[in-house]
Amino acid sequence: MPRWKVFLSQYLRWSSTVTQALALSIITFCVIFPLCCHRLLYSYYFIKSMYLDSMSEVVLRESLDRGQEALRFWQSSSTTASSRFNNFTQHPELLVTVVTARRNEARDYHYLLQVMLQLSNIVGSCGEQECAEVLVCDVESGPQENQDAKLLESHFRVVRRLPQEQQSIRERINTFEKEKRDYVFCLRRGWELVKPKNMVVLEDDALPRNDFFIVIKDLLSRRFALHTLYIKLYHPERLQRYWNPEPYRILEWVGLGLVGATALLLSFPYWNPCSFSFTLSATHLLFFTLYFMTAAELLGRHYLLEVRRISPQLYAISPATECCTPAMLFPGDASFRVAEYLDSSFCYKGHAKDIVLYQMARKVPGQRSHSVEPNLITHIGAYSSVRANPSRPKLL
Ligand SMILES: CC(=O)N[C@H]1[C@@H](OP(=O)(O)OP(=O)(O)OC[C@H]2O[C@@H](n3ccc(=O)[nH]c3=O)[C@H](O)[C@@H]2O)O[C@H](CO)[C@H](O)[C@@H]1O
Repeated sequence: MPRWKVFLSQYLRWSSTVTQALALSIITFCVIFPLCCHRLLYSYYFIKSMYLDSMSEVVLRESLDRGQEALRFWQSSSTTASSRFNNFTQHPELLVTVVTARRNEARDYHYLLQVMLQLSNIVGSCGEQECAEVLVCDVESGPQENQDAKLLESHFRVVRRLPQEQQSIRERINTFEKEKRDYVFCLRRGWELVKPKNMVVLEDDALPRNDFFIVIKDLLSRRFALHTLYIKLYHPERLQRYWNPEPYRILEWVGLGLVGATALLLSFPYWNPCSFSFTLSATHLLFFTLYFMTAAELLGRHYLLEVRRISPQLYAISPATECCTPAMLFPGDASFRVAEYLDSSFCYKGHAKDIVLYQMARKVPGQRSHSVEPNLITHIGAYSSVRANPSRPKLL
């Protein structure tokens, strides 16, 4: 065959493949995905201007209803019915310490009562024995009482600082240092009270999911937990994207693309829809790898992570991410050591306890820190108790 014919036929074949790849990409990413994903909060296709306000209002209303329901429950439940949480055993397998402060702006939402109601509902999910002992650590005292913690006193063990101690802290330090000191106080009190084999510390706006204890039990049975300073049980959904600077996520992303592309090409080695002729080749593998990677990112990694909820064994462990400490698991005596480390640092705006903890775990030799995905709690605290809040907080 003359050379120009060979060139032309190759060019036509190549250009038709390019055109088809382009058509497939346009149909997927410009037609199908926008239609299917425009209401998904953590997708790139989410139309903020249309849905964010109404969705935020719905979530606030639901939280308010749950808070009122929890208030009614704790007000009406008899003391004896739930006093089982008051009798502590020494050296329990797990102690859950809930750190709580007064929340003036979100008073009606009763975050703490919501969290304690959920904990009391799921603490029996481990079989014959209860999954954990539960302790409330109220960091307020004196005239400015935390009414929700007061209401729980007859149901749970509640620990507090001495009023004079609280007053002197409030006068001398910034909010973030106070928040850290309160956390250290709660870590230490929990440890001193029962010397638990493992400890979970929840902030009072961290609502555990139904499989919370089952997954924690599974995590603690894995070898890595023995050498871990802390395991983060929550990371904000908006920061779960692949396009965030976490090296392991890039690996996961490329891996997902490669697996998707290989599976597709192996399933249809001579796939021929619409005169599309695919043979297993490096170009096709590359194209479909990028195609699946783009699809995963645009859809939202958060939604892919949700599939892992099928079984506790499928929850992924990765190196700890920086932000936030609403739910932390401290295996063994790590809670005691973390209290020591935190105590030796100073917090301020932009350098709160979560950042300190993250940096600390990287500096101390032999200490590792991990995150579990997907999240084991829902963060219900739309109003912060340490930062300024807008009048109606938004989901994003
Ligand atoms: C979801 C999320 O991103 N939460 C993080 C964000 O909290 P937020 O800004 O959401 O603050 P928040 O109101 O959830 O308070 C965090 C915790 O501190 C407690 N508290 C508050 C005031 C006080 O004087 N003493 C005290 O102990 C409070 O009870 C709660 O357990 O930033 C904090 C650091 O600043 C932590 O990293 C939180 O994990």
